[in-house]
Amino acid sequence: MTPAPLLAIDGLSMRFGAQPLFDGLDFSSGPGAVALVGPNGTGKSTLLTLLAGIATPQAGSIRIAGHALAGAQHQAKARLAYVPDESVAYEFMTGAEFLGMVDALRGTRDAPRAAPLLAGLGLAAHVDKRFGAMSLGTRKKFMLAAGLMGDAAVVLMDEPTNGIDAAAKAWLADLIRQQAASRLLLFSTHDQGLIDATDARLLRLG
Ligand SMILES: Nc1ncnc2c1ncn2[C@@H]1O[C@H](COP(=O)(O)OP(=O)(O)OP(=O)(O)O)[C@@H](O)[C@H]1O
Repeated sequence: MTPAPLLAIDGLSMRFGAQPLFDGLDFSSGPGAVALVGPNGTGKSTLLTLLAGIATPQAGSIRIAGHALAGAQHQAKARLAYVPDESVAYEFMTGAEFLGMVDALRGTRDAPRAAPLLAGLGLAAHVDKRFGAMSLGTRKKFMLAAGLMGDAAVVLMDEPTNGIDAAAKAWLADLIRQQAASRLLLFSTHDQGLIDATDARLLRLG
C-alpha cells in the first residue's frame, strides 16, 4: 500500500471578513523542502497556523501523515512541529529551560540530544541566558532549535531566516537540504537565497 502523504491539504478556505485569503486550496507532499511564497499579506503565516492546528479554516481538510487535524488532532499534532516567526517563550525562562519545556510537552527526550543543533545555530553560549535578555535573532534561533529537535515528520517554519546571522542561515539551509530526504520541511519565506540553497519546491499564495 502507498503510504499517506506527510501533508495533504484539500479544499482549504480561509477568510478574515469579506475578502478570502485563499479559497479551495489543494496541496500534497511527501518528504522534501517546500517554500511558501507570495507578497506580504497573502496569508502565508495564516496558512501555517491552520496547518499547525492553532487556527481553524472555514472549509477544507488537513491531514498530517494520514491523520486528520480536525478528527484525529492528537495523532496529527504528534507528527508536526511549528516554529513561529516570533518567540513564544516566557521572558524569565532560559534557553535550556525552554527546550526542556518543549520536550516535556511533547513527551520526548530530545533536549539532551540537541547539542548539534545548538552548535550549528551558534546557541551554545546562550543556553543559560533568559529570553528577556536575548537578542531577537537569538530568540528566533531557540524557536528553530525547538522545532527541529525531535523527529516530527512535518516541520512548519514561519520565515525561518528572519533576523538570524549569515552563518546560522547557511547552516540551516544545509540542514533543510539533508533532512528533506526523510521529513517535510515547509517554510514561509521572502529569502530567495534560502529557496535556492534548499532547492525547495514552491507553494505560492496570492
Ligand atoms: N486574526 C486576524 N484577524 C483579522 N485579520 C487577520 C488576522 N490574522 C491575519 N489577518 C490578516 O490576514 C492577512 C494575511 O496575513 P498573514 O500574516 O497570514 O500574511 P503573510 O502572507 O504571512 O504576510 P507577510 O509576508 O507580511 O508575513 C493580512 O491582511 C492580515 O492583516
